[in-house]
Amino acid sequence: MAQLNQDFLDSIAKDMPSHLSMDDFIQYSARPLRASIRINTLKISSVHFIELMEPKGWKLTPIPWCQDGFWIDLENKVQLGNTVEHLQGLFYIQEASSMLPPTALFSQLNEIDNLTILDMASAPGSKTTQMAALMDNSGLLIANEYSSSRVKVLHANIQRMGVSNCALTHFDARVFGEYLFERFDAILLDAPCSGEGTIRKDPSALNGWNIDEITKIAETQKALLESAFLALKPGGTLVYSTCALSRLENQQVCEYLKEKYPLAVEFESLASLFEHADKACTEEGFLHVWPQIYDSEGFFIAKIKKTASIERLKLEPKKQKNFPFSKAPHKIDAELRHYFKSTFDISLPTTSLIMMRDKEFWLFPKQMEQLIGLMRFQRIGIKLADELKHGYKAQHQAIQALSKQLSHHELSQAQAIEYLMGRDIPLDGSLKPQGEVIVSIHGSPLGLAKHLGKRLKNNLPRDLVRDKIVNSDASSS
Ligand SMILES: C[S@@+](CC[C@H](N)C(=O)[O-])C[C@H]1O[C@@H](n2cnc3c(N)ncnc32)[C@H](O)[C@@H]1O
Repeated sequence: MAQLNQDFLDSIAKDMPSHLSMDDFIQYSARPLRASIRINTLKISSVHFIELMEPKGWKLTPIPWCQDGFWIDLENKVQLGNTVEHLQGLFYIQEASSMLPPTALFSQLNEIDNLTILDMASAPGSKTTQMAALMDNSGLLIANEYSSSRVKVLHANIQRMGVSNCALTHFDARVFGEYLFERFDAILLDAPCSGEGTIRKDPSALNGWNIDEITKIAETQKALLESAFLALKPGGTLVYSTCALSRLENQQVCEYLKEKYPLAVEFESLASLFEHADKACTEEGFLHVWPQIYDSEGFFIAKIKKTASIERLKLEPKKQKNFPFSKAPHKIDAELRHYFKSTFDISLPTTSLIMMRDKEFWLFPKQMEQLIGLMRFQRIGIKLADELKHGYKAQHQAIQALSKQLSHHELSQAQAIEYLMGRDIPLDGSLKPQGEVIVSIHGSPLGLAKHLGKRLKNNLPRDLVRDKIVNSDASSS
């Protein structure tokens, strides 16, 4: 058993509620975590996924606080991240307690269709993609990440999971309160933290733990929480979460906000978020999940309501000019809709905007219109197509996000593996060439191919080609 940092243990002993024991904490911290996944309902229902995977030896046990979250036991050690189903975005490997913050944020959000939501610290995107699924790709979800390398991973995950209602930004999230004052219906701040709760996954997480470092992190968390609160509309909901365990990074950060805005901050109790939530509930109504309570990672979740508008101290920054996109003219808009319908049986949503930049066409969430010029966006919505000399060429990500119907070229597991490895797929006999087609497995799209009669020519983007893919069928690996 890895030796836990003694300074950490001394400090945490002061914060642990009296009904929990340090011995249990130490014992659970040494146990490996139970593996868990979240099924991506943007691509498949949980019922259908379970029907597909249980015969392959995947044993799925529901996680009580997330409708589509499951602990998973495999009959043999398939590497989940390298399965076809993972690569096609049917599920996300996500620790069970990390599913709590979006559940808390969405628990009382009504009419989610037109919401504008901010995920302030979002890479690698487990909660962003969970929220996009809860929104069913409607409304607008702004996903911000400060670290450049992590923005790339975030983007890859958003694309893999078929998210189309998202715009990415790359800022220190302290700017949101100033740039987008009182603009959001709901905000998640899954804050950068000491990671004390992740010790079961990474025993080295606490090697460098010291109280000065934690105090510094807490100062950043306060600034980020205040920025989130400023960016929230009156009546809006904010969830603050960390995978840290100390009061310093959790309760005290929330108390700071309440002391600063006593007339506008209300803590909402999470005691009845799910059955037995009360076991982790603090007197303020926060969930302080110690690893031994639900046999999970440690987590902290606070739900905060903004009950009144607050004074804006900094003026709105000057509007930025030179936004490189413009609305596609009516004729092009109609042509693109016709192209997607007639070639792929995809109806482009009428609630989204078709935008153009040079010879590229993009689909933006409608709510973006209000935010253009207010800040810089890295990437908005999904790229639909490029213009060709005669017609259009659809993009892989558009197919991934928009294709719902089942009449694709359904591949076998072996063919899907070949496709994801960038290879062409031979076809039996000589069929009539059909041109651009969607290939799928389990009725959900994998990507585009060109049907040449004798083979399917692989059109998977090069950066998505993988050299290692495993068969999810436990009995045949
Ligand atoms: C706990 S992680 C987020 C995990 C993510 N929400 C998820 O569920 O996949 C915190 C993230 O905050 C980012 N971060 C650190 N400082 C930040 C800042 N000042 N503004 C915005 N993001 C920041 C880190 O790079 C890290 O990706």
